[in-house]
Amino acid sequence: MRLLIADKLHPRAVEELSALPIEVIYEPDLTKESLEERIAGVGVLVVRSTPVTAAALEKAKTLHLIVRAGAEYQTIDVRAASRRGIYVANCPGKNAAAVAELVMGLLIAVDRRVVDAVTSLRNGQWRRGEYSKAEGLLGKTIGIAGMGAVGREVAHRAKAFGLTVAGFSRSLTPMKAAELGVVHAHSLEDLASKSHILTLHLPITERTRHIVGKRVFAALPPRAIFINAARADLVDQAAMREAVVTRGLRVGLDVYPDEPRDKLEYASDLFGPQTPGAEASGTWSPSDSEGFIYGTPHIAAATDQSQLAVATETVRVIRSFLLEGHVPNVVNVTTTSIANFQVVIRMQDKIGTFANVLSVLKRHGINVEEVTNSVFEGGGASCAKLRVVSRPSEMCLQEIRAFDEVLHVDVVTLPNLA
Ligand SMILES: NC(=O)C1=CN([C@@H]2O[C@H](COP(=O)(O)OP(=O)(O)OC[C@H]3O[C@@H](n4cnc5c(N)ncnc54)[C@H](O)[C@@H]3O)[C@@H](O)[C@H]2O)C=CC1
Ligand SMILES: O=C(O)C(=O)COP(=O)(O)O
Repeated sequence: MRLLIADKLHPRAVEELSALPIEVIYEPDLTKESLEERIAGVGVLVVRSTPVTAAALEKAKTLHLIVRAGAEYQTIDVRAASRRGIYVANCPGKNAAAVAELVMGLLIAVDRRVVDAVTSLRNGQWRRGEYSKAEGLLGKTIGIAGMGAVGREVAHRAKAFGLTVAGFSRSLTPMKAAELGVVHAHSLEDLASKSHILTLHLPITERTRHIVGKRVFAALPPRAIFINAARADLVDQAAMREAVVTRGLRVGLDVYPDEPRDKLEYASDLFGPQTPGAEASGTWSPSDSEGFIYGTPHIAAATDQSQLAVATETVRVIRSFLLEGHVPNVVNVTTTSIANFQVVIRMQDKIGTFANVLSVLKRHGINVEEVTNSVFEGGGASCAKLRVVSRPSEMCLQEIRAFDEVLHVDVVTLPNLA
């Protein structure tokens, strides 16, 4: 089987994967388009940001597994993969600490205008008076939208800074919030109204796209700090820029709607003055009463520690798939079975017995949802458990029992767990 790594992966993981019984091809510079050309004949695919499209999956006749070496998997057409029976897995939480570290870095950088202070020193200036004007963080409230892996790491660090933490998340109940030691918010606007700092750690979904707009920015106090190291499309970009001008919003970003891929240039007016008509010169820096935007080029997850943690998890997923037939962190296998009954069949472990049983079930219109089969020591007998939607009739069971190799047949009703 062939394993294609279509993005940069920590060298230690590439080495460990090469020790597995699989041919490893490392092509870190593949793009959406070139992946389509290289995917034929591949059994396992590892990607980070390289998109995996339905068109590529059309050509992936031998593909069994896609591993996204990162937190989420929006860059993969999971539906198309599911239609072809291809497993998709990710590496949840493994880069959370790195993202939280950058969030804290952006927070302090914004509050103290660190970037402008350094730029000013680089220009040979000593503007101690100007850069002494900062608000400070102690005792303020940070609102965390999305209390998943990253949100919790941010909460942990924010508490060490003497901040009060408020949280809004899909499954965050008041009781859960109390357990985590955070103030519960029932909506994003409620969160903003409770916070001096708002940081986003939500995934991008149909429900979260542009979830942060005018109303959320209006609910924040003037001169609030807003951090987005999650996804740009969570935010109405025009509303954010307007809040910078009208409410003195101070912003720290790691993600952008138009992130360049395969290019080293990024021409953007985001980081200059936001006031319409203001002159953007190379020496412009925001005053202590003005809103502004700082940014990093999507590097939140990119520490060596985090890349190693993600790569190690990637190896674990692939090793488990190859050696145990089990896919950890799989995201596209149904967890709720529609099966209501289990047919338990003990039989002699002989060629064709199982096929005979299945042909009887087929004749009686019984769809098998799941199958497990255990072979007993010595290899003489096996026990198959077939999960089915409808109860097989007595006649169907009698036909199965009639095979000489079938030792015993039973039907049990599955517990209703709902
Ligand atoms: N800048 C970067 O390099 C990185 C960015 N990210 C981004 O950060 C996001 C968060 O990452 P993790 O914490 O690892 O993900 P996660 O899945 O652990 O946490 C996401 C949280 O958002 C909540 N949520 C989902 N939909 C919601 C909705 N409609 N309303 C309210 N809450 C909702 C979930 O319940 C969960 O608690 C990722 O989806 C990814 O987009 C993650 C890693 C690196
Ligand atoms: O894990 C994520 O979701 C990220 O945004 C990090 O992306 P990367 O693995 O650095 O291309």
